[in-house]
Amino acid sequence: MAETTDKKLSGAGLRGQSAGETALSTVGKSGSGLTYRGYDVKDLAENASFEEVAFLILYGELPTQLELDNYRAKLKGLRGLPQALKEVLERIPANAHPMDVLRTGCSMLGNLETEHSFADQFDVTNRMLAVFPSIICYWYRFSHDGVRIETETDDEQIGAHFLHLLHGKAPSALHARVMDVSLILYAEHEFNASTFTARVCASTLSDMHSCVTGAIGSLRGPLHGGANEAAMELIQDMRDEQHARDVLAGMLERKEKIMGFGHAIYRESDPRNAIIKEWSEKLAKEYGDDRLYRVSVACEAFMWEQKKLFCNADFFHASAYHFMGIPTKLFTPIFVCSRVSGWTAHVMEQRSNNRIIRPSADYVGVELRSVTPISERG
Ligand SMILES: CC(=O)SCCNC(=O)CCNC(=O)[C@H](O)C(C)(C)COP(=O)(O)OP(=O)(O)OC[C@H]1O[C@@H](n2cnc3c(N)ncnc32)[C@H](O)[C@@H]1OP(=O)(O)O
Ligand SMILES: O=C([O-])CC(=O)C(=O)O
Repeated sequence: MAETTDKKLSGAGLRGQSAGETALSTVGKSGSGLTYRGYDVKDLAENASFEEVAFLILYGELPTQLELDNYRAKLKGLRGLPQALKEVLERIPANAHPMDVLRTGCSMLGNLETEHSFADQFDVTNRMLAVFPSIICYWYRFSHDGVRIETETDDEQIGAHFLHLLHGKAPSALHARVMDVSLILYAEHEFNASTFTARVCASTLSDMHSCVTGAIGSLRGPLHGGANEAAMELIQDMRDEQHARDVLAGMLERKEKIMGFGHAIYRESDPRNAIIKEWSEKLAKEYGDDRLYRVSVACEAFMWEQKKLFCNADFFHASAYHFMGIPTKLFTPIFVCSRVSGWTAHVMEQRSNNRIIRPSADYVGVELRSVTPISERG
């Protein structure tokens, strides 16, 4: 079980300090590990689908079969893109980063389908959950292949729907399942940087699209969600296990950060890693070339041996996504398609018991002084 230790607390990065309460998840808590509303993430990844998990996170309990059927039908009906949003997406160049596309897409949606009142919060949330795969794939396929795709598919599940839009055909059962598990693993993670961004924004009583747009910006960085793409860039040229060790040794020697390793809360392991690693191994077998899986395993062993650093949720996602034919730059946007469930639930939780988030700072600048007339400066 992944647990925290008594890490030295310091003000930097607010590490180790509680910044509020949540009933949504526990992260690295002794005896419970990673749970969403009390359910172990492993249990959910084995026995539930992403739509059930999103429902759980947003509404508090796992759905009954009828509730799940209705929820899936509702989400399916919300996949279409407004014409004005399509036009905006068509103007974004192919060399844009898809996270920037998603940030713009979310913001534009907020102009077209504004959350006028908090009474609309579930509606705007479900719309975002349903439409984010459409936004990213519409832009990707238009800018890269010159085609205007139909974003409404018959797929029951968001993960399969994403792959369908991306590849123009329904995915295999294995790929659909891995996407589903991946979305479950990424759905919620307490007060991580992007969620905290969303909550800070929510605490000013801002609208849901602003909260989520800000969160997308925070997730984009390589120290957070962007690490899955950075991990892919790291492993893609590793020829074999020995080469992987040599590359990492050089990076450690140069004191470079190895993306996909380490965590702000977990100390010994990230419970999501073992799950996605197992799926990556299955995908490698099906793919027929397991080099990326093997070098990833070698990286994991080497980093633990050298630095006691472990793979976080992002590392084996890199090879898993690659084996499913997903372009590297779409890795972090998939994280968004999942984490939007957690972000919006946190916004709702913040709103339900709000006080504006406004910490203090320790001033380290110059002492009080008076303005010198401009003619006397220099
Ligand atoms: C889904 C997610 O967002 S998971 C996180 C994804 N991000 C990454 O994979 C980026 C790489 N990892 C990191 O940069 C860090 O581990 C973070 C940002 C995740 C956590 O940062 P922190 O809480 O500051 O890390 P922590 O306090 O455990 O660091 C301890 C030491 O290990 C080093 N360290 C931590 N992670 C790494 C790493 N991946 N590569 C090299 N060194 C590392 C730190 O530099 C630090 O060294 P120092 O004491 O000499 O300064
Ligand atoms: O909790 C964190 O700091 C980062 C993380 O793993 C996540 O957001 O999934």
